[in-house]
Amino acid sequence: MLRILSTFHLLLQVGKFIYYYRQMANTPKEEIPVTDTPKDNRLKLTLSILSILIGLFLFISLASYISTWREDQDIVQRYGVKVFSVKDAEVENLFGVLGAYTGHSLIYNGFGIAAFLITMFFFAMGINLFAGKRVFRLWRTFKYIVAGLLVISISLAFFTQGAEFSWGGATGELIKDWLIKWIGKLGTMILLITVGLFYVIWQMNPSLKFAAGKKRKAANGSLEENDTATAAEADEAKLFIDESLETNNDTHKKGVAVIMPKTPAEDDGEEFTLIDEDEEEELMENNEEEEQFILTEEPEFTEDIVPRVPMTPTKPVQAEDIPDLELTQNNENIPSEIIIGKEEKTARIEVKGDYEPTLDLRNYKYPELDMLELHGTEKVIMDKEELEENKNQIINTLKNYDIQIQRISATVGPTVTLYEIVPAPGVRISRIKNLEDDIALSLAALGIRIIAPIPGRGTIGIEVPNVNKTTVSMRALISSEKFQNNNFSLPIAIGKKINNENFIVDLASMPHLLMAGATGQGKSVGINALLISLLYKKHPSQLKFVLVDPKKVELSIYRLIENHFLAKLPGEDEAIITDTKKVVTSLNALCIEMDNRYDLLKEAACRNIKEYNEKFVKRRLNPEKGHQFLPFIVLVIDEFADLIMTAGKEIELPIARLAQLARAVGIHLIIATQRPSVNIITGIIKANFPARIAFKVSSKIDSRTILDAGGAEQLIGKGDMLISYNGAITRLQCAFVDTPEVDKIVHFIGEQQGYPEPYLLPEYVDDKELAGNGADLSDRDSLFDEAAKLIVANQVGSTSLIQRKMKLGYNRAGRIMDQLEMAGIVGKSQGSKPRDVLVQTEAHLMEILDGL
Ligand SMILES: Nc1ncnc2c1ncn2[C@@H]1O[C@H](COP(=O)(O)OP(=O)(O)OP(=O)(O)O)[C@@H](O)[C@H]1O
Repeated sequence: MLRILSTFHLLLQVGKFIYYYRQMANTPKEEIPVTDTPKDNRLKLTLSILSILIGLFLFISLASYISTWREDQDIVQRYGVKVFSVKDAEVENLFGVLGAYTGHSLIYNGFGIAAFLITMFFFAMGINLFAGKRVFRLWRTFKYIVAGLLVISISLAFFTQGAEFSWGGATGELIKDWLIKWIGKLGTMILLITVGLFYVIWQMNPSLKFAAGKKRKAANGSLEENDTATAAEADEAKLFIDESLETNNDTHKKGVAVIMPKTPAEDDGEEFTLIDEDEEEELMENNEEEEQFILTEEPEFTEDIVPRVPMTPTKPVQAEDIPDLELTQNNENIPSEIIIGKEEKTARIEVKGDYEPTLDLRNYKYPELDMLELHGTEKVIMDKEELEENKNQIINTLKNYDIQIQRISATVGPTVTLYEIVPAPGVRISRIKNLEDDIALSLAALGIRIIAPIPGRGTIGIEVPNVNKTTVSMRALISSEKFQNNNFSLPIAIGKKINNENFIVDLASMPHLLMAGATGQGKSVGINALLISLLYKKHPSQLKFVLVDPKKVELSIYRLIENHFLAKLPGEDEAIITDTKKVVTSLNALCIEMDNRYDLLKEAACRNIKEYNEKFVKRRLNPEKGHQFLPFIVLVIDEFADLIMTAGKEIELPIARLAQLARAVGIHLIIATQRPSVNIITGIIKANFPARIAFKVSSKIDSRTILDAGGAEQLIGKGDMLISYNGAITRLQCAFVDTPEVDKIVHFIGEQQGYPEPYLLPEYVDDKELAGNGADLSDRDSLFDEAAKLIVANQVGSTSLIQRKMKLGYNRAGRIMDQLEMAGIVGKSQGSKPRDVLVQTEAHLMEILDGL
């Protein structure tokens, strides 16, 4: 027993030491004057070396004791502590009497072989001190060592009964004897095996705990590359936080009231109590900000929770007062205070910060990069022989025509190589230009284009197609820095230039795009590339497409996202428009939408959609007055020629109107055609589409029609294109996105929660249809009653109110207003001022309506 007591005394001292060490570490650090710093480091270094030396000493003493115990045990046992002063006490231990005494105390009197665990503690402490940070967790190490000492010593004592050497030490043997006495040999064996199994299970299945820890780390925003959490876990965790923060970020900044009682489920805190003391300690030390996540047992990562913010209680609200938050296209039902938490009747969060349009579909996930594929190698293949051959051909051909050159250089692009030549002084540029066909002949290659001169470079360019062409994958463009980190309103990744630079522009500043190209040259792929770029960057609340597809098959794939990204006419089943008559109606509806948006902008005193939306987001525009967040609208027409042939002016006029005016209100047009002839791309259309793309066309005339320059007839197809933008014509290789990729992306979006229906365009009724219907009360408009209620409720007799609120065209709204006047609900027209409303109450109105 004495043997054991002395060992425990030693352990107690070690425990005490750790306690004081921890106390010291946790006390707030005093500012150390700069001049004192070296002294401080010296102390740490000395202590660390000391600790490691103690560890080494213990290890060697114990190891030595294992082989010398027969000789030394007797001596140490005979003299006890006095062994240090006895003259003829000769021992074999490598560390002499001290080593023998230590080995004997820790192994024989202590824990047997398990005593080696004690050395680990000193090594851990030494390493921590040396590194100046916590490489090992001391408290945890200490706990493991104590547990290990007991379990291992008892087990060894049990399983090595009768051995000469004391494998389990005095402690192991004593406890083993007690156990055998209390629960018998079999019971002891089962107990020890169970403890061993328990340890193995505990070590093998710590995943829950780790996951929680990692989530916390990742969620804290420090998604460093070397973080042990996998990207997926980090994403998941970030999402959790994003979801919880999105409603509260602004609140946080502004210190607005947040009341969040715990739900019963939260009280369980199952997932979140898994963090153990050590992790907590580590988190606290590593990152002060994390305190807000770990100092609480509330579930930090559930969707509803909020980070701790200064709290001021809001006025208590009855459960019935909390309205259901419906998903709607227009944000009119969202008051300036958003109320969340209809299910948990007592819980509510009030957000008085900025309006956030994306909250309509708060769980919407953008498509992932993995949904796109890399088509072949992204590296441009440069064939030196080919380059050399072409260079010599060009020089020789020019020589044949007596044209000398000073210098020639080459830039290898994905599909073509640009040879730039600097002619000798005195050579006329037009001579080279005229030799285009001859050079093409001598190079025996299709698709030679001569740019004489290259604007701004003072050289002449000869583009020669590569023998081995590289496909430009959409994935490469989407993952590029420029695409990911731009602040364009409508970023579109079109393709790569000859110098392999990515061509990524803002559709909003183009502001419309005309595309032409003979069949099979890459137009459909081009349209998909544009649509996919926008889908990768925009939230459904920020963008709507009006898709016109007379061929019926090209854009039908996008019908899956109609409740997310498409707009349609009221009362229509299909959002994608394939019928010419409906195209006319849709274009006119878009014109009405444009006019309505202009009215809104005028009222808000904003010059464009950006300013307007900024104002709306800042809650400076009242939704009660018809204001709403305006998504961008992109009209895509896949085959324009077909429409013009069948509907002519009826199509051309609204298109021209939209092209002229719609830019400021966020409506942009992408129009594609196979036949770029002058009767299709008329002067009026061309004048309003400054940005134009030409894929390979069949004649120079077509090229001129679309680009005002030749060259598109020389292209080589498969996405090789010329874009005329900002006054310059650039040759690009269009990004390639295959149908299965588009399919994957639209499925991914389509499977997510969307709006209840597509975005509704205003109703358009053809004037001709209205012509027969005068302001006759016996033939009232079907929306007459609704309009009357609207006017009476608002007490404003304005046609534009009917237009906006009921999404009607000007003509129809005007006609309803005339009928309201005849019914005595509003007064006479007063020019630009609203009419007087003659009915004050709804009850009065109902009487009038009943009498009609
Ligand atoms: N950017 C590109 N990179 C590589 N190959 C392309 C590219 N664009 C198109 N192609 C190839 O050309 C083929 C035809 O393209 P696409 O279907 O886009 O032509 P199109 O002009 O729309 O034809 P149509 O007018 O008949 O629909 C594609 O199937 C593809 O193999």
